[in-house]
Amino acid sequence: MSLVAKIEDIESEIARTQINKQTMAHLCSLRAKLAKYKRELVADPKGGGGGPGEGFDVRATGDARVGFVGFPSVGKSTLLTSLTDVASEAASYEFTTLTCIPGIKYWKGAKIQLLDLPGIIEGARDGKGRGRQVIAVARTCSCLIIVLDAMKDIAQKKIIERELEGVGIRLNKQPPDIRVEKKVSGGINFAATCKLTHLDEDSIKAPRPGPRLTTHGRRRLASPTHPRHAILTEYRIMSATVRINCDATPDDLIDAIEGNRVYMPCVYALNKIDAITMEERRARPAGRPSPPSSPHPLSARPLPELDILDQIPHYCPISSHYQWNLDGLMDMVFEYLSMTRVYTKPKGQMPDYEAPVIIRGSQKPTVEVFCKKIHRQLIHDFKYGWVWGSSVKFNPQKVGKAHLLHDEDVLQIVKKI
Ligand SMILES: Nc1nc2c(ncn2[C@@H]2O[C@H](COP(=O)(O)OP(=O)(O)OP(=O)(O)O)[C@@H](O)[C@H]2O)c(=O)[nH]1
Ligand SMILES: [K+]
Ligand SMILES: [Mg+2]
Repeated sequence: MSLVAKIEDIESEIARTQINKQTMAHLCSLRAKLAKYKRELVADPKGGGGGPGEGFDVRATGDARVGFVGFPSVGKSTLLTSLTDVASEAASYEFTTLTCIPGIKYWKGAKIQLLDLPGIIEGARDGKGRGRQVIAVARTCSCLIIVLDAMKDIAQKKIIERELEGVGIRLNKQPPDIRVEKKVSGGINFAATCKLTHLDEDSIKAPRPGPRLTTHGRRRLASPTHPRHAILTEYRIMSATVRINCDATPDDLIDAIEGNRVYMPCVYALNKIDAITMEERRARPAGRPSPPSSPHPLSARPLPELDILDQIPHYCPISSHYQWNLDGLMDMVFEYLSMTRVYTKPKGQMPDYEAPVIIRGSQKPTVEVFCKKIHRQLIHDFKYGWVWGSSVKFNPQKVGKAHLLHDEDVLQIVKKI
């Protein structure tokens, strides 16, 4: 049986199985199996897993890397051409773009690498189209723009998300606060610091059949109400310290065990918004069935289920063709990238406002992090710093290496002599 078939089998079994206390452990073990098969599928060298491959090994430059992912002909290449001075071929037929096309966008002092990619379709992760290569590049990005066609069914969003999820990409999600430390012996030492509503202990580790003997002196079999199915058992983890510090789902625990997940922010660019006019929005009677999707991109048709578009979180309506709201899109990407810009000020000179040092991460960076970003030696030479900006009460204020910097602070480093 092929991996794809096995995955389909398990997926359909999960879909068939009712969720209740009795089936929870079994469902968890199915989920763990599913994750293992998916990992094997991605790693399969015959499928072209591994590296990105020819035409896709674009060198990363700049402060952040943003990839365009979406169905064919949603307007990814038009978007790249509109945002940068790179002309990426756009046409009305599908799979116009066949490789990874990089462009550079300077935004609010940051140098952002934008990557136009071929369209992906359902089954991309199993090697359909150039899906594997696209996904391999997507994994290397700091943020994704999922481009959606406003004229098409919103189901496209779910399909793209499933393809990315299936290869361990987690969108707009924080890594679950779970620690799994494997050990050679000692059994499972499990503790949760908060109430778990999606997992119970039996779903995490199968109860030990134990060396308990029946009255006849024979070893008792594992009780049928406690099948030896649980996530850790499925991974053959017999000894480990497991600490769960969040209300984790079975998939969160599996993610923590698999450990190769990438967590990245994602903006949904709802493109071709020009093709929907306000008149049509108003004219469309409620509950009217969706018209078939338009074959011609510039022809205006009412959008199926337009009302749900406003409910999509993280979305940004644009027209890459007419360059509508592209600034709004870049602002959103910039915000999602969580960048802190620090302007450096050499002694006796004006700060360099043209080229801030960019530090990425949702936590505010310390002066120490800043120093390490500049040069390995700098932190050893560091005496103190002067800071101007919102992170200090007085301008300037003398700070130590533990001081937390804010976006757009000015920093002058004073070195030991
Ligand atoms: N109405 C409208 N049409 C657009 C817009 N952006 C792109 N198009 C059209 O949509 C078609 C596909 O655009 P592309 O930029 O080639 O789309 P793509 O996503 O790069 O397509 P592939 O590379 O094939 O995956 C072209 O005919 C574009 O002119 C837009 O904002 N509005
Ligand atoms: K196209
Ligand atoms: Mg294209």
